[in-house]
Amino acid sequence: MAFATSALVRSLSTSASRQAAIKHVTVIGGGLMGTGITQVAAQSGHNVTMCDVSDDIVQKGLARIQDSLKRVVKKKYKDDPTAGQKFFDSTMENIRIDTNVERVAASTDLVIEAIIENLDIKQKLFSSLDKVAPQHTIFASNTSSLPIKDIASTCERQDRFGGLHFFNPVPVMKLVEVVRFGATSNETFQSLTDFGQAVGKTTVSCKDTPGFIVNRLLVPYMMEAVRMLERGDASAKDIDVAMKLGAGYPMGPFELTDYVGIDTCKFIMDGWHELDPDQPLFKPSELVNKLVAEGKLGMKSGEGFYSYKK
Ligand SMILES: CCCCCCC[C@H](O)CC(=O)SCCNC(=O)CCNC(=O)[C@H](O)C(C)(C)COP(=O)([O-])OP(=O)([O-])OC[C@H]1O[C@@H](n2cnc3c(N)ncnc32)[C@H](O)[C@@H]1OP(=O)([O-])[O-]
Ligand SMILES: NC(=O)c1ccc[n+]([C@@H]2O[C@H](COP(=O)([O-])OP(=O)(O)OC[C@H]3O[C@@H](n4cnc5c(N)ncnc54)[C@H](O)[C@@H]3O)[C@@H](O)[C@H]2O)c1
Repeated sequence: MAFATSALVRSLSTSASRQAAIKHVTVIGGGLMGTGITQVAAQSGHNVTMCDVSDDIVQKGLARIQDSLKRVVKKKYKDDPTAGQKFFDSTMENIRIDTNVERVAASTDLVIEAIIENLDIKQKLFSSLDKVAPQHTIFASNTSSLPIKDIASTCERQDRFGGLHFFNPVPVMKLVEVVRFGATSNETFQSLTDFGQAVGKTTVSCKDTPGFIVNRLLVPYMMEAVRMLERGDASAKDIDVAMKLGAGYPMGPFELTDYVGIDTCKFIMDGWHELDPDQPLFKPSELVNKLVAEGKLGMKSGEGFYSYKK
């Protein structure tokens, strides 16, 4: 019994020391996902700096976080507004915004990248950060579909690189997929798992395979819905109603594609089509390409499969 206890104490203390090691988090990308990741990291007591390419974008991202936090406070502290205000203020105090990624990354413990779903841009970003970030700093990508191994390929710190795949909306969705590839060390994998749990999520782990777990199953379903619409078998609205009432989904596939961003969906499909050109499931969709070309990206642009203009 004594041995087991000491082993348990040792593992808990190791996990605690790993968590203590992640005090400052750099989130790169102040969009749909970067803002949500920044919020949940700050809510759980981490110091977070959210970076993007322009001050206007990070300011807008901060405003989105404040709006989201207000929803959390309204729900969680409805009976204690004073505690709610304290929670709001302490979370916001944990957040900084910046546009100089290299400067921020020079003194951070964990970088979480949530920028555009483009392999070349992600590789270039990590390659530049690899030169300035401290030796102990862990790199993670929130990519939906790109191989972590490929994203990490421009970095020396292959052992300190993994995937942390959050789900949209991050403050609400309870899952994080922790992804390792061949070079990811056990220490890094455990630190990413501990971090995912420290920000209040349930973690699952999987190999570095296309779409990890959820998207490997979700992308084919959502693309089949697009094909069904393109064939004229049913309307977008009826397909959404059918999947909500018939399969119990909280959103139908077109509501979800608008919520996720039709551009992100296109980037995912284009990437998988390139990897496996003969797979009919990943054949580019003319309808998706048309909507993106017209700037109809879903909720984030005010119009996608549905219109969100007030
Ligand atoms: C083709 C390729 C496609 C693949 C794409 C892959 C993308 C990616 O890699 C994977 C994913 O993320 S896949 C996507 C995975 N995600 C999904 O599948 C999502 C599926 N959808 C859902 O789970 C629900 O529709 C929602 C939770 C989005 C909204 O819930 P609802 O009941 O319909 O409406 P509600 O009343 O608005 O919200 C209810 C409560 O939630 C709270 N809250 C909400 N938003 C919040 C925020 N931003 N902040 C804070 N809190 C927020 C709020 O407290 C609210 O209570 P309140 O009293 O009203 O304040
Ligand atoms: N949207 C979703 O539901 C969802 C869910 C899970 C994971 N993801 C993944 O998260 C990532 C971001 O997706 P999103 O939906 O937040 O996209 P988004 O378009 O909302 O935000 C992307 C942000 O990245 C910024 N950016 C682009 N290049 C940059 C660079 N070089 N340096 C700094 N910032 C840069 C853009 O200005 C933009 O603000 C993608 O890899 C996506 O696959 C998306």
